[in-house]
Amino acid sequence: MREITGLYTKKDVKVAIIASRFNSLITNQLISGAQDALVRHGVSDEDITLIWVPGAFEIPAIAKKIVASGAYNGVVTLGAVIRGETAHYDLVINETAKGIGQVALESDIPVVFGVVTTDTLEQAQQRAGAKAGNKGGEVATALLEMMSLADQI
Ligand SMILES: Nc1c(NC[C@H](O)[C@H](O)[C@H](O)CO)[nH]c(=O)[nH]c1=O
Ligand SMILES: CC(=O)[C@@H](O)COP(=O)(O)O
Repeated sequence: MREITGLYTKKDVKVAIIASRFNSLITNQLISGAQDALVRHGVSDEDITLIWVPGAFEIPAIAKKIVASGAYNGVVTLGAVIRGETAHYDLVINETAKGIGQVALESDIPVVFGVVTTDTLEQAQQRAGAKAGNKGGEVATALLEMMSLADQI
């Protein structure tokens, strides 16, 4: 049996990180995690571009433009949507996930999903570098694996 797995080391690749300013206390931590993982796996820091959007809802539209620009080899999307008192949370996460998923499916380059969706700020903090790891680092590693797979298939 021949197995195809993603090699984690990638050089000479340009990565766009799209991050939302909303809940920036969390998204700044996710960015650090993603940047750290990319650099540790061989991506040059100057080949990483950070693009800020107002909130998670705006991520898909910018991701679509980034992919269309042809200037990047992969896109990391980062955000933090924390439940409030109304149904707003569900609307924001549904549209964000659907939109990023659609861009990913239509894209020739990998687009990964790093939007943390939690009931509380504490849960978000735990997933942004505290006891539940750093979702930014996890999805950046997934991006590298997907890039490597795409090269082999
Ligand atoms: N409540 C959260 C939002 N809401 C803002 C929207 O994402 C959007 O920017 C606004 O509706 C304008 O279109 N965004 C987050 O990223 N996180 C939230 O918890
Ligand atoms: C996740 C959200 O959209 C949230 O910030 C909105 O809070 P609320 O439902 O209390 O208006």
